[in-house]
Amino acid sequence: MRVLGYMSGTSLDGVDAAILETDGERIDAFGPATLLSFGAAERAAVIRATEDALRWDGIGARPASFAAAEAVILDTHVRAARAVLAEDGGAIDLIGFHGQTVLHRPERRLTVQLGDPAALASALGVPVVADMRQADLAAGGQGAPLVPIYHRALADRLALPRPIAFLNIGGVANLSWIGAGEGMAAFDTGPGNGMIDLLLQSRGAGRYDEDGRLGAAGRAHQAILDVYLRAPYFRQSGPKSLDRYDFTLAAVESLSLEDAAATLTAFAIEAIRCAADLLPAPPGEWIVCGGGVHNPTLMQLLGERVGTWRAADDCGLRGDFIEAEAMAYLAARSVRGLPLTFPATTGVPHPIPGGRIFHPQSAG
Ligand SMILES: Nc1ncnc2c1ncn2[C@@H]1O[C@H](COP(=O)(O)OP(=O)(O)OP(=O)(O)O)[C@@H](O)[C@H]1O
Ligand SMILES: CC(=O)N[C@H]1[C@@H]2OC[C@@H](O2)[C@@H](O)[C@@H]1O[C@H](C)C(=O)O
Repeated sequence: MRVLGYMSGTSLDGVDAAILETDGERIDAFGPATLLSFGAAERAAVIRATEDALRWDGIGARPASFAAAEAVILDTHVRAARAVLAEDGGAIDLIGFHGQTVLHRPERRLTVQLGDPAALASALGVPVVADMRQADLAAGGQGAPLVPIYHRALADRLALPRPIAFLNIGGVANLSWIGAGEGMAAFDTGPGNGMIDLLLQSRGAGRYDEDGRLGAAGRAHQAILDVYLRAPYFRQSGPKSLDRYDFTLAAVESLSLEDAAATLTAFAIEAIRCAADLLPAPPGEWIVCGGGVHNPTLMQLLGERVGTWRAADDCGLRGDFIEAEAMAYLAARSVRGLPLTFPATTGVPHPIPGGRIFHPQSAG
């Protein structure tokens, strides 16, 4: 099957779209991929829905801003599909649609991804698999992370020596540990770039710490790091998952911009170091993907504090599109009734399939 996968992550930067040829088990080929960045008004609508979701917290009527955000998500996903399909002119059989996470409360079996998969299916004339976290949560899993089974397929395709760890540093960072045989472990490690991004945005200093310049110019405050790292989350064994806003900037508010950026950069890495201590065995190598790999200050610290790492792009992968590819892979699994999540990845009692299919409706 030729499947288009989408991810619009917690960084709220836009929509990643990538095509994968797969049967949901093997990866046969990588098709074109593209990032469609949100325009300012689009981004504002999605941010508004995210802020409203935090206040709403799943209690009472859905905030009115969700509808506007869903319209933006539909429009940007349709445009991203057209852009990616124009690259090689090929058709697609299926779409894997994640939607925009605005709230994640696994302890209450609640996760909210905005989007209108039925409208997307009709707009593109292709069946869409969506709601990939719901069955897992309903069965008592964390509903995240979903990508580990795709990371395993990548490790198989590249014949990477086991155990190996895939580390995605997005707004939130998550890792998949792939052992020999069926062995897997996976969980969210802590904040990735999300808090650094929020710091800069809250101080009118841009959207993110470009090339890690502010983080490199500042000094990490150990006492503040200790406070952040005291949260029980970092010692709990997985499976476990986070909401992007589970940690706040309050502790770094009195610091200079540089010192705050350095402290939050160190926080992301120390959280990964805690995660490494929870793994069944040390991975031979860390394969790193997600936007954090473009931050040299963060990556230098990863090498110093955690271990040898390699950018996914240096292994022949597309580090910025692995999550979108994963959604394509999971959609293919979903239509075949194969499990998406596992006891070792989300804590679900047994491997379970997931996702809901939406077929295109003809207009009129
Ligand atoms: N050149 C760069 N310098 C520093 N940071 C960068 C650079 N390029 C990207 N980033 C970081 O990567 C982030 C985007 O990462 P990514 O697209 O992986 O996140 P996401 O997919 O939205 O998040 P999640 O995986 O949590 O859903 C940016 O917000 C920024 O913090
Ligand atoms: C609830 C939610 O959207 N979580 C995201 C987020 O972004 C990174 C990390 O936290 C991960 O757990 C997850 O995304 C990826 C795609 C996943 O489920 O594997």
